Amino acid sequence: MSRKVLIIEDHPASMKLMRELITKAKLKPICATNLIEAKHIFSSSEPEEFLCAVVDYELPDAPKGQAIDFTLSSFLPTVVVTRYLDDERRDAILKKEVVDYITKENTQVYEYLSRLLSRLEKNKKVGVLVVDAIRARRAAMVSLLRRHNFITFEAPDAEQALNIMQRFSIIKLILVDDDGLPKMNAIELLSELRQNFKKEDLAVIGLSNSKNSALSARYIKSGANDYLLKPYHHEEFFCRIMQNVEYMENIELIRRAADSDFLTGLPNRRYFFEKVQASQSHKPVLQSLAIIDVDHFKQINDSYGHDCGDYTLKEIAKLVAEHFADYTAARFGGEEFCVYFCNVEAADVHKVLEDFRISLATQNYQFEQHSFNCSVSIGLTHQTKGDISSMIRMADELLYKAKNNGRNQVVSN
Ligand SMILES: Nc1nc2c(ncn2[C@@H]2O[C@H](COP(=O)(O)OP(=O)(O)OP(=O)(O)O)[C@@H](O)[C@H]2O)c(=O)[nH]1
Repeated sequence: MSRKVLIIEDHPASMKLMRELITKAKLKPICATNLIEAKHIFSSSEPEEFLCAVVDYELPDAPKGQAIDFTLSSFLPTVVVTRYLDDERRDAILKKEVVDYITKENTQVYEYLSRLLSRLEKNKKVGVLVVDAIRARRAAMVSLLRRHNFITFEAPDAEQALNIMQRFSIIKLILVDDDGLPKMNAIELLSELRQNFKKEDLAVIGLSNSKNSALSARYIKSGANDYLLKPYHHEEFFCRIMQNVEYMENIELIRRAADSDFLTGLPNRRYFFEKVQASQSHKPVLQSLAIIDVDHFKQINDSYGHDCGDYTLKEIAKLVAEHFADYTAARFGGEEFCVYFCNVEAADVHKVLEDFRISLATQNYQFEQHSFNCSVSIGLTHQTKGDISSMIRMADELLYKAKNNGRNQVVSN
């Protein structure tokens, strides 16, 4: 079920724009044109259904931001929309614990709102660790982070920070203030962290005093992703955080695209080689490798069309992902898949492959008006010392035998 966003806005054009934007973000807009209506809607709903509220600062029955007080007191993360903004209003808004504000200036600003809403949903899965010797400073940062739905962790020193990092893989961002850190300073902490976490997997933002500008450069040279000068304005705080978290997410997207097969979404050959070589570096005692090839696949293409061939490959890929979730499996290209088993007894490998072969052969495939069956042949090799290329060569020879023996079978050495 999609999460709801409560919009309180009396201006029809702005309401229409926000409603469209929220729907596009796969969230459900719940609209009220004044505070009384909003209170009525909220009292007859389950509060946890709402992701947040987007509230106009100035409403007919709430001219001075009273609707914001209502949504905040209802524990709804609140984004404020305002027609104009002078310093006084900006301060008034930011004094309240709102997520952010946007001004109704242009459509770009609404795009920012869209980005913000999707972040609020995604942030619930992002852990942020605040490392600062002073409890009050930690609390101030944690409070800001929680407004944006981040999962927060705190450490008063580097030692505890490293300890927390070992236990919680959900942490993707660290904010570290060097000022007063006992024993190990922030630069030393950074160099420890970078031994285990790359910049693309863990962003570190160093906080420094504007009087100590050299520290900012030292942070970056020592492996920090960014720095923030104190005293920071909380808008800048959020912009930096958003930018760094989005940077890591984009890298992750690129990585995933580079590692996976476009048609089926399974890992690709390149990723397979990388994974197997990493496993082999631990000198496994037992290794098995299977090449799986669809039988008479050309006939499926020729009889029912290329789209049907693609559909069949995707269905087979689903079975591959399901049956070999505990091993390293990939689409090698065309109608060929490959699975590597590390330290698995030969009899167990055989059983897993036979189960897969049988379940694939007994499944009925339906595409448009066509209904058909298909099968696979499998070449399986067990080796103690073989490198990946020699294992593939051997599995290929065994696959050839399986094809010649009549297909729909596993042949191993
Ligand atoms: N639809 C579709 N077809 C593909 C794709 N990749 C390769 N093919 C087709 O897969 C077919 C493979 O045919 P062959 O190598 O002759 O093998 P086969 O028909 O499966 O026969 P055997 O392996 O001997 O059982 C070719 O027709 C390729 O065009 C793909 O991504 N999508």
